[in-house]
Amino acid sequence: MPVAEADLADASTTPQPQSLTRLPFPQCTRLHILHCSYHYWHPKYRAITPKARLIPLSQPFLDYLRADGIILPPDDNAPEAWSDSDSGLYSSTDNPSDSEDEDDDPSAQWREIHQSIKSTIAELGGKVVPKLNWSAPKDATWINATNSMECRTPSDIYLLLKSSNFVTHDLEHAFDDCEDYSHSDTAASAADPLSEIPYHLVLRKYLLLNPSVEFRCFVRNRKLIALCQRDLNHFEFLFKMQSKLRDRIQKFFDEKLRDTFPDENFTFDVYVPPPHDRVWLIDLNPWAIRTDPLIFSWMELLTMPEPRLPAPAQTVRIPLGPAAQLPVSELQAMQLLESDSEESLLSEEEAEEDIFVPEFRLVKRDDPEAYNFNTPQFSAHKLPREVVDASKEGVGGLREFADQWKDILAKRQQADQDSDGD
Ligand SMILES: Nc1ncnc2c1ncn2[C@@H]1O[C@H](COP(=O)(O)OP(=O)(O)OP(=O)(O)O)[C@@H](O)[C@H]1O
Ligand SMILES: [Mg+2]
Repeated sequence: MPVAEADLADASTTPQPQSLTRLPFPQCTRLHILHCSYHYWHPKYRAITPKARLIPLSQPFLDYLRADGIILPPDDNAPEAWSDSDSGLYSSTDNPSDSEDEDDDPSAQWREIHQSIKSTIAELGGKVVPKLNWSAPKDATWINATNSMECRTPSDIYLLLKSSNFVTHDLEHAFDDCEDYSHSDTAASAADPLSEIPYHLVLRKYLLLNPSVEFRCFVRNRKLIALCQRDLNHFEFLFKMQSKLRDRIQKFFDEKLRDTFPDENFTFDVYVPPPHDRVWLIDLNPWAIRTDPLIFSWMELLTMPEPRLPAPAQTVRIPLGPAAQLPVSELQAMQLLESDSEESLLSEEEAEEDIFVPEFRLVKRDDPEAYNFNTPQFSAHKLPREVVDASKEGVGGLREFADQWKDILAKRQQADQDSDGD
């Protein structure tokens, strides 16, 4: 049984790894997934997101994306290299029959979308980065002439989208692992409004992003509990500005996301370019196994302690009545006295919890081994090797592993402390 969200409410009820036989994710529903779809959140957060345009996709266009093989529409700007039919890639004007028949143009059924992609690329300055509702084709950059996601023509975009397994996941498996969905329901649930995914092509204006200042942030019960680099290289300069970055991102979360995003658990990606004062929202991702926890493991994120209350807003108490007439210095003294006496009512532990700071993990020098980075890149299901081995042995193996998990964490913490002391 999944752990109910209420069970994660505070540190005292946070599940302890040693008592678990599976990752204690709260329920994930289709609504949770839809809330992380670009088309859902972008209108809300437009002002804090780099420039992007969304193009609604029709069924014929989706059929084209889903179809095997890659035939590109005739395009005056299509690079010559794509006309090599031996590679299985060719534009319709270069196809073996050399026919200009409309039947050969895959975009005949979606000319409007094709045109709107073309004009949007121009509107965004000639270079864009595409994605579908949830996923960018990061795994398909090898097929693009620039070896990146930068696209200048509609055909660049089609090629990337059709070559990407991540995009296929959006098209075929968007609701996998949702408690309220099963593949066999699809036909029966035609009347269910959630069964129709409003697919969109997202075109973001191409920016030269510095990967060192992209961060993934983890929110549990509307509290920012952890954050880390997205790029897994070591960047020495980040250590000097760690607390500034943490403060900026915490403030961004408190002001822009905490009370406006519909769900309590989610992750978000940000970009904090120099001078590191402004935070940009790049994406929102579900609190689910499909989201890569990067330098964390999901077990850590699901079980680490969290503050008992959302970070309190700074408040100043203004006394009413006779005290309001006191001179400023006396008022300040009174406030100090009040806060002193309040603090003395808290145990040391409680006082510490009140100044909870999210764990901000950066990649240290020589970290790759410590964090098992030899797992494949983009492994959204990355688990520590020990978990995978234990799961092969069934429930018994997992339980045994859970007992060992505490020791592993303790050793890691010790190693961290040792290296901090160097
Ligand atoms: N406007 C842009 N210009 C250039 N590169 C960009 C732009 N926006 C995002 N990127 C790059 O694309 C990467 C992937 O973007 P994004 O996070 O939206 O993809 P995703 O598929 O949701 O990734 P994940 O699976 O990790 O959640 C970002 O980390 C960033 O480096
Ligand atoms: Mg994402």
